[in-house]
Amino acid sequence: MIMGLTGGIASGKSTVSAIFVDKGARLVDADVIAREVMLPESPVLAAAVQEFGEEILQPDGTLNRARLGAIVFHDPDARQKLNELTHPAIRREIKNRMYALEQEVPQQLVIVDIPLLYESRLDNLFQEIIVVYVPRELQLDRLMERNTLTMEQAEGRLSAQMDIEQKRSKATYVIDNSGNLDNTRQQVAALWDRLGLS
Ligand SMILES: CC(C)(COP(=O)(O)OP(=O)(O)OC[C@H]1O[C@@H](n2cnc3c(N)ncnc32)[C@H](O)[C@@H]1O)[C@@H](O)C(=O)NCCC(=O)NCCS
Ligand SMILES: Nc1ncnc2c1ncn2[C@@H]1O[C@H](COP(=O)(O)OP(=O)(O)OP(=O)(O)O)[C@@H](O)[C@H]1O
Repeated sequence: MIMGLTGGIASGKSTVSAIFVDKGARLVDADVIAREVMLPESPVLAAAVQEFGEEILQPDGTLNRARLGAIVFHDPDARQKLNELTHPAIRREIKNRMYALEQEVPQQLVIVDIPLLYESRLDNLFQEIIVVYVPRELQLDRLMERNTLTMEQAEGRLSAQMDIEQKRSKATYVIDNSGNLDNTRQQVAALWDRLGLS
């Protein structure tokens, strides 16, 4: 069984994915894959340097994520360019890993955590999609705190994504992560039971 999992930036996707993994699910994490396709020596990083310049590299040749983030989260054209360079490789790797995991243990749940699942039109890969939801104000608060961003920087990142209310309305299942972690764990446990996984 494969399920897509998404939400807004800092809505709690990694937190909820980790709870699923604790319960015995397998995980494919698009953010991890996105980092792997931009490792030194990768063709994707070389193409990004050609587009955005050497300034996006650290002295040791690894990607300066803060520098590239500062460029693309403020400039929709730059972001689109980065998406064009990175997304085909990310998409390919997501599909490879999720189908490989499904074959390994067919009865085990595979959670595929993709922040831009709807924006990149990957929803058609999944029959069922979980959206991790928090109201926009809480999303901004948690993002500012986790990444030490100003309100303006945090809003810039939110505006790079589909509104979280719209994602919620498209979901098969919603996990509301606006309460404490225990409350979120209970919702995951209830969904686990509902899916007949206990
Ligand atoms: C711009 C980069 C270097 C910033 O790195 P940074 O370490 O600051 O953030 P990180 O990668 O941990 O992403 C944090 C969150 O930002 C959001 N985000 C990332 N990239 C994008 C994007 N292109 N558009 C909208 N939101 C994005 C996602 O919600 C993600 O979970 C990095 O996010 C990146 O390479 N993005 C392009 C690849 C991509 O689209 N990744 C998103 C998941 S597939
Ligand atoms: N129920 C909760 N109560 C309080 N804080 C929480 C809760 N869930 C998550 N957080 C905190 O909110 C922040 C965002 O959570 P998390 O990193 O899981 O979100 P994410 O959706 O995976 O983020 P991203 O889109 O950047 O990958 C983190 O600092 C996390 O510790």
